[in-house]
Amino acid sequence: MTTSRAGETATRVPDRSADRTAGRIAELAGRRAKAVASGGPGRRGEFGARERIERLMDAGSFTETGLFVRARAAGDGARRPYGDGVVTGHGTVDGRTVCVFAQDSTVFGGSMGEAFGEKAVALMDLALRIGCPVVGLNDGGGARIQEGVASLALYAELVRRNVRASGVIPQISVVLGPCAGGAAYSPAITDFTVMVDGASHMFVTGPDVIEAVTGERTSAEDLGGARTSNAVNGNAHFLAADEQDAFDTVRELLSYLPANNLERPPEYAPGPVPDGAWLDEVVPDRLGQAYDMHDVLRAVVDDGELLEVQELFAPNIICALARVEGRSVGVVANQPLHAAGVLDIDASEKAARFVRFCDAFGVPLLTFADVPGYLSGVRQEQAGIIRRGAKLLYAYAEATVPKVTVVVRKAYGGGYAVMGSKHLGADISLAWPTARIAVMGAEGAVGVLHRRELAAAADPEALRARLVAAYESTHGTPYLAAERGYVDDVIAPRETRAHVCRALRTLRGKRAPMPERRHGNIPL
Ligand SMILES: CC(=O)SCCNC(=O)CCNC(=O)[C@H](O)C(C)(C)COP(=O)(O)OP(=O)(O)OC[C@H]1O[C@@H](n2cnc3c(N)ncnc32)[C@H](O)[C@@H]1OP(=O)(O)O
Repeated sequence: MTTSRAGETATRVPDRSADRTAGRIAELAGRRAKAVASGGPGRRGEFGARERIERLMDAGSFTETGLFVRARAAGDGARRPYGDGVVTGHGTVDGRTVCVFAQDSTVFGGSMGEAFGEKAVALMDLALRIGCPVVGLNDGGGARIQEGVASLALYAELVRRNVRASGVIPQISVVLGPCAGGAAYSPAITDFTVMVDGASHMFVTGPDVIEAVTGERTSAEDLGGARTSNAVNGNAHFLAADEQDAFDTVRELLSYLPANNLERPPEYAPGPVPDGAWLDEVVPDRLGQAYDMHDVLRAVVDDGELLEVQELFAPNIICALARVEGRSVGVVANQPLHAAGVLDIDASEKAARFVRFCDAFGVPLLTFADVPGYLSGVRQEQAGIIRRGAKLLYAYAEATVPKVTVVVRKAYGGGYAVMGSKHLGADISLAWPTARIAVMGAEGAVGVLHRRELAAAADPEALRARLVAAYESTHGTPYLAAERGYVDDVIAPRETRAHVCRALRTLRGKRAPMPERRHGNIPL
């Protein structure tokens, strides 16, 4: 039954022939159903590409782009499924716009053909134009072999977009299956990579190729599984228990981040502030005794919540996103529980990248120092601790976001300078009375300064004990640094949150223009 413009009612059977309106609308429905069907459940029983997106985004918010894109005809009988193996589009996460692509492992193994690549590139361009984060769900065989150089070209185009977007919009990669060869380099350039325990693999060449080339035998899991990538080589930043956990991690991560480098992260109302009185008892009386820096951090940030980045890699330094008075901060802290919180190559590189991320996206830096210095040793020197450790110095010195530092205990040698010191541009530096800001610890200093006296002493141990005590009372305190204004205040540990809140509030309007240049030359 239809109503004509004139108002008379008539019964009409729609003419569904292909060249009539009703026929064309019916054809659309058929084509759409066929296109959507190409993204069914995953091959290994995991979620399909579209279901993954639905689970990541706010319910019902996803709008697909390029649903009808197909490979250009490549001769009779060529397989040209709609979508070409990747689902792209935009939607919202917690009400904020996010662009997303999901490789569909049921189509050519999720490998990237020309049309696939063009869709991914177009999505990146869209995200850059509107200034929103991009999340890539990776599960594919890399370059599509039968499409040859066209596929390789699109990989390079995609990486070029990743680089253009770096520091402009947050880029997050989720690896849900294989991610090999050239395909692994796009996630490597993005800001964060999430992998699923037991399901994800990242490597340049797989176990079979390695065995053929070098004779080494290994498994995909040992080579580039989620645990290897999180704990051993640091390629990944988050280890998820399963796919849903990976999506939840991405949603949580996004809650700390701005949509782009010109916006501020969203703000949240914090819960009630706990009494931090017990912080006065955190630092043990014995200098060599460890404590868990997490306890300190949880007493300072809102609701005691930390989203730790690269938690399993270089645990001697903690990098975490958190909030103070509802606003995002990037926390960097030495962890005395692991290797006494020493700065080695891995810790320096981990923290340097995190500091640069925070700086790029306007997230203030909150540093907690308890560091015996850079790690000494032949292996570290030969592996390049000078060049690679310098990255952290560079990152802190380069960062123009508000920088607040709390020296908790040791701040020795280069460790003092690098861990957010005023000399590298900290805006506000605080120290606990337990801080020891010196060139080195008492034992080492006494050994160097009093070698001859100790050798000649009738009771060298008694003399050593006296000299160590004398050194501790002068150099093993925060007060020499405070006298010079290198720390702004020495505070009771229980008052740390109050001081940090005030400092970050004060620094909210900070401006620190850098000299014009094409870009700096960080040691790589
Ligand atoms: C720049 C670069 O990216 S270089 C890297 C090039 N890519 C590679 O070397 C990876 C090649 N592929 C593989 O090693 C494996 O297919 C894996 C590890 C990705 C997946 O292994 P499995 O889960 O066992 O899946 P399987 O090997 O059966 O592949 C599934 C389907 O995807 C296809 N496929 C997988 N990778 C590709 C590819 N790169 N190009 C075209 N088709 C591919 C397979 O031919 C197979 O198709 P079929 O179902 O029609 O037979």
